Amino acid sequence: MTEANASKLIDGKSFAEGLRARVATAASRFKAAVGRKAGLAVVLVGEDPASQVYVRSKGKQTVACGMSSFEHKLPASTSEAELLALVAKLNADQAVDGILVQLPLPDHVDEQKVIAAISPDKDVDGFHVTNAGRLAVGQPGFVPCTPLGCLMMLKHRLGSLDGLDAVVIGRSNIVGKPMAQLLLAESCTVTVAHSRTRDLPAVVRRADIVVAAVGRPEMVKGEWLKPGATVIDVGINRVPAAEEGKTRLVGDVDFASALAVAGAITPVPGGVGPMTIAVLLRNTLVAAYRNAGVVLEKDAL
Ligand SMILES: Nc1nc(=O)c2c([nH]1)NC[C@@H]1CN(c3ccc(C(=O)N[C@@H](CCC(=O)O)C(=O)O)cc3)C=[N+]21
Repeated sequence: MTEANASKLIDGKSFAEGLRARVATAASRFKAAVGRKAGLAVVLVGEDPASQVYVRSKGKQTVACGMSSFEHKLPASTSEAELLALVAKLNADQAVDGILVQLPLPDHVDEQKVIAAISPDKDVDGFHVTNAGRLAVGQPGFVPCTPLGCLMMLKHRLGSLDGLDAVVIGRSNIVGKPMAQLLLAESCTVTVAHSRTRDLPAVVRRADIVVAAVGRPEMVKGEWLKPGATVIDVGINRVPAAEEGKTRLVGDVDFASALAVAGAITPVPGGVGPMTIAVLLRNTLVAAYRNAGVVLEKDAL
């Protein structure tokens, strides 16, 4: 990669390391002030290999930051009632500040019902309707980790986002919608594009900021971009590699063509993914301080 192109990279991995270091400092202050560690409970139902990898990585990083990790691994046959009972137990557990139920859940479990059962004040994923509502009206709450991580990287790179044109591609509850809310709160002019959008290349071409969260490998092409645009690639798609039987990870953005035109871009892997987990730890610590009624110093995280 040329030096000019290397300077365009937004290094999510090292940004995440920095955030985790700040979380670790604040976690040790929390323990000194409250007399216990902040704690995150992660619930995994079933044996999806990718989910197992993420859950293991979350647990390791939680402990590395000086917080307690409570992992609950349940068989795919777990009933909705059993899962709701576990969530109720975690809601009541004083050692648990944050609860994450890994998605997707098996088909026989109603995800919305399980999310609704999590106490909004322990909902460190920010998926509960109460937290979605708080974000929409600008009240403090929990913001989903992936879009919050994207916003942190954008602000770090660009400073003020005031008045910039932002296009979010994808309208999921987990990424697209909260991302749009966050950018709006930063006074961007926000467009949310999706599978029914007419002439997506023309919509993307207007944007100073492009957030791609559609789950379609390498869909966004460099030729679509306004020169100098900042590109955040949320996609994590496993596709066949050149070598027979192997796979590789690609984003929703065609990285090579986008790098040539963009002003800045997140790579996959090493971009948004690592930030998602670091923000989860950050949200857990914020939950711990709030739930313990202790004030977290401003700008600590
Ligand atoms: N309740 C819930 N909350 C979640 O936050 C949640 C979830 N369910 N279900 C699954 C997705 C996925 N997810 C990722 C986190 C980190 C990486 C990550 O660190 N990716 C690395 C690469 C990892 C690899 O090599 O496979 C990277 O992009 O560099 C990816 C994906 C969180 N999720």
